[in-house]
Amino acid sequence: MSGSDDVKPSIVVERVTVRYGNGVTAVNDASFSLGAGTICALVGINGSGKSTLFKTLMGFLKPARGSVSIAGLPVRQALKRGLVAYVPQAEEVDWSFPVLVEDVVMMGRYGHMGFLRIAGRADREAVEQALARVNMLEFRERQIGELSGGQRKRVFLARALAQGGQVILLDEPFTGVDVKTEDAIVALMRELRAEGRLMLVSTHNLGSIPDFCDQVVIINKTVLAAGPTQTTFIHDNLQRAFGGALRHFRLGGADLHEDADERHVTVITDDERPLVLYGRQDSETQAPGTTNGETADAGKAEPVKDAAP
Ligand SMILES: Nc1ncnc2c1ncn2[C@@H]1O[C@H](COP(=O)(O)OP(=O)(O)OP(=O)(O)O)[C@@H](O)[C@H]1O
Repeated sequence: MSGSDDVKPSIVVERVTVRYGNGVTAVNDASFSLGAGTICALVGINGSGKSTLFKTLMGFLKPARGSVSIAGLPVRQALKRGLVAYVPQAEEVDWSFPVLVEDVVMMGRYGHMGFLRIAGRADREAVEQALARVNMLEFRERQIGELSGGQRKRVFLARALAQGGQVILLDEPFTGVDVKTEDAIVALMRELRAEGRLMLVSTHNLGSIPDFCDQVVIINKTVLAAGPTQTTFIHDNLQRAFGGALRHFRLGGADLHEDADERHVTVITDDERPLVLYGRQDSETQAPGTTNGETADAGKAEPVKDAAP
């Protein structure tokens, strides 16, 4: 599909500091590394530097210090080879711009075309396959601005697929999409992981992370914790990252049970989708989604309503 089939995707961020022109240091001394066949969540409060990190990985911003390499290459070379694909936040796109769905997806092929950007058969086939894969083929001749939020996300995912990106950066892919579309996006991401691709996903939907991410990077200007979800996406790290911004409450005893049941429920949320931890006594410091060896389906957990913070 692309000239990148021989490439082993990876991201290595080493002691990276990024500053804006106004002097704001948005990312300071950040380090983490990710390998092939990975879905990694990038988690942090508003303003913690997630988008800045993405912009750095996309070569829009240059680190003041430190280094970034993608598939073993400097960012610029990785971009030139079309190895990095980006699925933007909805706010970053001008939806009034008159462009057809298939033209947006074709943009993913530009790196494969010559100077005059004339699409060949392989490009048209790649666009068709990508649209089919996200179930948007029937919308190919619609204006992008006429689509729903979830459909727009799928079109940008199709653009990343048509490009053949081995490292895919997704900025808030679940914002403004319904649960069915979220499930479809997650299913596609799992397929891409099985193909060996590497995805870095910025998300505020804490509840769905244990369900589909195998790695987590938690940031607040710098990397507070990075590693496998089981050992990194834990209560103490989240508390450090979110502090007062995190709504955190625990129900147990008479609030939850009419008998002497010792079990309790802890809910941690910074957004519309809470993370629900089930535990006994002080056991919720273990990895979310697991309790006494059982797996709790945190991603599908119902929000606990009317709970006092
Ligand atoms: N263009 C810019 N010029 C100057 N400062 C900026 C610029 N963009 C972001 N910042 C600052 O850099 C810091 C990190 O912002 P960034 O957008 O990376 O956060 P984020 O984690 O993506 O936030 P959110 O969850 O709200 O999307 C913030 O303090 C922000 O105010």
